[in-house]
Amino acid sequence: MSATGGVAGGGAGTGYASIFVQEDVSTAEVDRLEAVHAPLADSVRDLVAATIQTCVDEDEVREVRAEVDALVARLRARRIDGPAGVRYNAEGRSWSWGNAVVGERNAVAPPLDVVRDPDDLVHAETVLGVQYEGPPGMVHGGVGALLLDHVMGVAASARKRVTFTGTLTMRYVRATPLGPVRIEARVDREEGRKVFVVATLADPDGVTVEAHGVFIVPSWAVTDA
Ligand SMILES: CCCCCCCCCC(=O)SCCNC(=O)CCNC(=O)[C@H](O)C(C)(C)COP(=O)(O)OP(=O)(O)OC[C@H]1O[C@@H](n2cnc3c(N)ncnc32)[C@H](O)[C@@H]1OP(=O)(O)O
Repeated sequence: MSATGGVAGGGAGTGYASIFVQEDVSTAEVDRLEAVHAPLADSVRDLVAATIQTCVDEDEVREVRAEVDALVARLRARRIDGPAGVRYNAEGRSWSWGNAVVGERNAVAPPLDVVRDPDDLVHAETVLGVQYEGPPGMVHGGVGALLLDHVMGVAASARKRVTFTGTLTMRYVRATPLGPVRIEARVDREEGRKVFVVATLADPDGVTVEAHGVFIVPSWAVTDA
């Protein structure tokens, strides 16, 4: 989802009305805050991986847990109530710090840096670590779908329109090893409010997942009707 489509909120009954929020804050300030918070998310990512892989003794585990709990309490001393949502400013900068795929403040997100090429191919590269395991040593199928969904959504949301995933189809050609992956997506065709997107997830040896998706411009976001 994007708040960059000139749609300040979903219509009544969409459940999105309070998610797209305009903030009176400069892009420079958003960038500055992001530079402070993103490294924290990086460190928490390391913590997640370390939690999976650690072989320290049990007492050490208990002590570390107490320290982590204390850090959580410090961070919660002042916080927003609920999800981070999608925010945007008057300069057209949007940010979704809690997003599960690209959220700069979300340690669950890899995070993905999604790039739109001049020819409208959208791509992203990342390295999937031990926290994304499904089959032994392999990327969880749902994680692959998660990353594909987002990159396909960006492809569908060209020209700043809002689209939502309608239907996604995945063909898992072969297992994806943990490690570097590349996602590519492009719009195949459009029919009315339906945007058909094709995409791939690949490891360094080639494509591991092929995806087809139907992304819909929701009726409430149609502004030129
Ligand atoms: C730049 C930043 C980009 C960020 C990218 C973010 C990527 C992440 C994307 C997501 O995760 S979005 C979250 C997951 N998706 C949802 O929560 C969507 C939930 N469903 C809805 O909100 C609505 O059902 C939906 C917007 C998909 C459709 O509602 P509408 O009322 O606008 O559709 P309508 O019923 O009028 O149908 C319009 C056309 O779409 C078709 N359609 C509707 N739902 C569909 C569906 N689910 N799958 C395929 N086609 C669908 C429908 O048949 C029809 O086709 P025709 O024009 O040919 O008659």
